[in-house]
Amino acid sequence: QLSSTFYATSCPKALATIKSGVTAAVSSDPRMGASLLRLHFHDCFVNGCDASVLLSGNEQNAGPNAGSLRGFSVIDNIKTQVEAVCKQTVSCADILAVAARDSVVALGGPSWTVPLGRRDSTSATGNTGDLPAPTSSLAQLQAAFSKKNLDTTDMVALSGAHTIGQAQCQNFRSRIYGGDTNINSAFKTALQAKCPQATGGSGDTSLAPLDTTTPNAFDNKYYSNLLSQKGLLHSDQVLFNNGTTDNTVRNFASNAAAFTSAFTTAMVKMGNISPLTGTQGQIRLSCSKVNS
Ligand code: HEM
Ligand SMILES: [Ca+2]
Ligand SMILES: [Ca+2]
Repeated sequence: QLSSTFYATSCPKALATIKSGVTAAVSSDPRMGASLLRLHFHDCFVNGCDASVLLSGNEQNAGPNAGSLRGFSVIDNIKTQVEAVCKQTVSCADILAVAARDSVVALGGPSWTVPLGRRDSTSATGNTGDLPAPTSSLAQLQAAFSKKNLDTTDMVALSGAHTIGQAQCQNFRSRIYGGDTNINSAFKTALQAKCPQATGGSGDTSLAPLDTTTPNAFDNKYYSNLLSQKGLLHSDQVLFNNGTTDNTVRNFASNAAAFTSAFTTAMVKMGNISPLTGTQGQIRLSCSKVNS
């Protein structure tokens, strides 16, 4: 059972220390806000929110993560600052959950209270196969989230995280070269100019914003883009493709408060996926390695 006041007496400066680290990192690189939010998602979906994703090697080298996750050094630096105010008290899993919230706030999005008290895993044995793929169908997305006890509304709301950040060509190439017909043609042509059809070259890692309208602002434009068939990933556009989630997308596109409410609720649910609590796991001294 997590609690928002978990560090109130043991480390009253924890939250302010994390916030100042995130604010500094995002002001020098706005994309870092997106990268930190994604790290928390990739942590929680693999073995629960236990900071397994922060351990060097292991999960970090697996398919959906390799060459794609960013922000490890930002978390390591924040951990060093938190250790300086409270020795071995605040877990890396909690730092990541709070950093995800502070990232959203730093980019103009909503705030919410983060339940705390997660502990850190002592090994990274998680199955990165639980992470959804950019080629996923709507049914596959629903199944991947349902496996984590997140319903379809949670899934559509959490996908709204793609209102910020970037994706590599290799993750949207098939969508822009014939794979999909539900794509705006001018949008497709513009993407083809930066993402070559041929695989294996340096173009594989060319970046495009997940939200073509406001890539560095946490807002509901992600959903308006879907209404005009400008979702970047196949897995984005399946949320608005004459299916059961169309009405939720329309609602989030037209009603920012509805999106905010659903997103913050779903973030708390995601942050509750199988945490280690009590005497389970450990409080790591350094987020990138287990204690020796
Ligand atoms: C619905 C299923 C999802 C799929 C298939 C998916 C897939 C992806 C892919 C392929 C990328 C680009 C990675 C790259 O090219 O290096 C990406 C980026 C990103 N994802 Fe997702 N994602 C999903 C859900 C989520 C959720 C639930 C969150 C957070 C709550 C999230 C947050 C992000 C962010 C912020 C980025 C940009 C990261 C950056 O710029 O560093 N995604 N996602
Ligand atoms: Ca994990
Ligand atoms: Ca946006």
